[in-house]
Amino acid sequence: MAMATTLFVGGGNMARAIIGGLLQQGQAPTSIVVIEPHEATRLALQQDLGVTAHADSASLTEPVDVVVWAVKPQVLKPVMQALAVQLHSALHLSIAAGVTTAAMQQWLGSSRVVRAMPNTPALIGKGIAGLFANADVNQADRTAAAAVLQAVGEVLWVEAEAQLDAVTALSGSGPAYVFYFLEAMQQAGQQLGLSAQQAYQLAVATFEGASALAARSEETPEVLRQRVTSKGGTTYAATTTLDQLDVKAHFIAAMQACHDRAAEMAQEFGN
Ligand SMILES: NC(=O)C1=CN([C@@H]2O[C@H](COP(=O)(O)OP(=O)(O)OC[C@H]3O[C@@H](n4cnc5c(N)ncnc54)[C@H](O)[C@@H]3O)[C@@H](O)[C@H]2O)C=CC1
Ligand SMILES: O=C(O)[C@@H]1CCC=N1
Repeated sequence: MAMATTLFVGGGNMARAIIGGLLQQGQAPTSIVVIEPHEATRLALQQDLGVTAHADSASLTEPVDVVVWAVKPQVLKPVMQALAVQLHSALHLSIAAGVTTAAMQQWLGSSRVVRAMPNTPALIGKGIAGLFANADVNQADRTAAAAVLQAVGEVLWVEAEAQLDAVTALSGSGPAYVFYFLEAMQQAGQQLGLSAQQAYQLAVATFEGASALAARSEETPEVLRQRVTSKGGTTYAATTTLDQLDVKAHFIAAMQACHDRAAEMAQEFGN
């Protein structure tokens, strides 16, 4: 029997991360094919990862079992429609933000569609992806789709497709919030007399340490925060300032905007 082949349509940042994870898990490079029109990106994938990369689907001769759609949401519709007939018998896994399974099922003329929202820590195997499939998708297809993303981290299934917009607001775009905080902490550290490098080292190690502590602890983040906070002490001075400035409410508003944009993209790119 022929080896199961995974096709990536789009070989950019996210695709490269996932391919790297699959290879590390022992999937053979000969069983991974990429369609990537940008020549330099294509050559880098071939040279660095040893996978086959084509400029377009005309040179695609391999039978494909799973297709990972990793192009920008804006171009997904025409790209899917152009390849729909050729890839009709495959399982489809899309990582495009905001594009619904209903729209993709229509463009592909296939119901075997799983939609996912990964994140960039996938680049180092520490991603987390939300997944959704409607009732048409059988267990074997769900397992196969999840396996692709488990190669680069954790997966979490959601029951309702709209919840993927919340996943986008949390973990999909979430790494950017962490980097934003790191920028702020570094800037503050410098203003308070540290070098940029010292401030950055302290900020990154604090994020790493506090995240690991939260992951291992049975306590809520609120309790963990209280443990750092002595009444009338230094942390208290910081957190009361955060509360006075209503930072939590502003942060929630930012995530709401992210969620709403994800939902809006379904209208923009999904018709
Ligand atoms: N970057 C992120 O944090 C996340 C991105 N996503 C989604 O992943 C998808 C890919 O994002 P990135 O990898 O960041 O983007 P990217 O821009 O790095 O990759 C997209 C690739 O698609 C290629 N492409 C363009 N037209 C094509 C065509 N007709 N056929 C085949 N390939 C084509 C481009 O040359 C490019 O290499 C997007 O839909 C995005 O919404 C999802 C979760 C997180
Ligand atoms: O900003 C975006 O649209 C993509 C989706 C989640 C993270 N990046």
